[in-house]
Parts: sequence; structure tokens; C-alpha cells
Amino acid sequence: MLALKGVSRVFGERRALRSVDLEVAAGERVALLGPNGSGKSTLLRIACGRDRPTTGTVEFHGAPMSEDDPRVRARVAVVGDSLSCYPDLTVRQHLELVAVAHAVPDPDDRIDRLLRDHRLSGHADALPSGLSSGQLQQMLLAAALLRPRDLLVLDEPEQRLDPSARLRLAGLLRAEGGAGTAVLFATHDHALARTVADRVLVLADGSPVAEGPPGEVTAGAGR
Ligand SMILES: Nc1ncnc2c1ncn2[C@@H]1O[C@H](COP(=O)(O)OP(=O)(O)OP(=O)(O)O)[C@@H](O)[C@H]1O
Repeated sequence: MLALKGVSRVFGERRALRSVDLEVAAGERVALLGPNGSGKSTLLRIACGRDRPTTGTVEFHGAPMSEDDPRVRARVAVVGDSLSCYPDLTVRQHLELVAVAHAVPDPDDRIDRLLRDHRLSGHADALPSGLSSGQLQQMLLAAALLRPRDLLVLDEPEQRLDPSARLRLAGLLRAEGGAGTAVLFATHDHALARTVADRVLVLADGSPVAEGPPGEVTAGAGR
């Protein structure tokens, strides 16, 4: 479904990515690991069409990936590393907007279920300014899981979540793969990578340095 070939990204003098190859099939869950500054977010932005590689190619369903492509907007869901939202919309209104934009069937039932899954039922009428950062992250995750998607891209989705919310997140991401969605996520939480991912790619200084099943790749790496 997603294929990156020979992808590099240069910012001025800095090489953020060096010749990365990565394929993610339908239903497959792939985790990106690596230290701060190793290139994970850069790779994710390129993988979802928000940025373009300096060299190399990115294909989604066999066609060049671009955020401007309506097919990509319709089928690629992204949870980025910032808590971007509309300050004047409540939690429920955010989800209703997503449902309208993507013509989600039976939106009310699905929104209620997602609010419950993300422990937001008691905050449905709150504005973002009245939420904790973890609750805001939960709202963004709920929005991504409400809309239709073939590919789900998440940048450190565990950030700001408490341990029980991380456990629920792991279950939700595993279910994604089972539903045929390709999942690509960056994380510093090796336990999340082990419980969710079928395969792990480790980056160091922009280069892939290890790839394989999470149990093997993260063995001895702690956390
Ligand atoms: N817009 C940019 N302009 C210049 N340099 C950038 C830009 N975006 C990223 N970089 C550089 O590219 C490298 C990779 O950054 P990136 O954010 O992809 O790392 P990361 O693995 O996601 O790190 P973290 O774990 O801290 O989130 C870093 O050296 C960073 O300084």
C-alpha cells in the first residue's frame, strides 16, 4: 500500500534522512524507533505526503504520494506530533466536523463510542482550552479513528497518555491492522512497539540501522 524507495531529505546542510526504503502492506503495523533527531518525524511527514523527499519516491496504492491528492486526503489519516485543533469547537464538534468532512455513516453512535473509548464522554462539550494535554491527544486519536482510512500515520501517539490510556491505544492500533488498515507510527515506547507492531524499523542519524520483528529488534533496548 505504501512504498518508499531511496528516500532522503536534506534541510540546508543537514541530512535528516539517508536513502530509506520502507514498504507497509494493508493490515501491517510498522513502528519507527530511534533517538531524538534520528529522522522519524521527517520520514512520517514524507510518508503521508505532507513533505516531499529530496531524492527517492513515495507511492500510495501505486501512485505518487501527495497531500494535495484528494485520494490521499480521503484515505490517509494522520495524528501528528502537535496538538493542533480549532480553539472554538468543543470535543464533540471536532468529531462532528470530521464526520461531515468524510461522510461517516451513523456518526452519532460512532462518536459516542469513540468518546467512551477515549475517556472523553464527560468532556464532550469542553473546548480544547478546558482539556488536559492528554485529553487533547485522545481527541486527536479519536478523530483519526472516526474517519475512513487505508493508512494511519501517527507520530509518537503515546505522548501525554497515562499508562492505562497507552494500553487502550495499543489495543486500538492492533485492531486497525486487523481491519486491513496499514499503520505506520513513530514511538519512544518500546513496549508499545512490541505489543502493536508486526515489524520495527530503527533509524539512527537518518539511516535505517535495524529492521525486523519487534521482539528481536528491541531486545535489550530497555523500556
Ligand atoms: N524543517 C526542518 N528544518 C531543518 N532541520 C530539520 C527540519 N525538520 C527536521 N530537521 C532536522 O532533521 C533531523 C531529524 O529530525 P526529526 O524531527 O525527523 O527527528 P525525530 O527522530 O522525529 O526526533 P524526535 O524523537 O526528537 O521527535 C534533526 O536533526 C532535525 O534537526
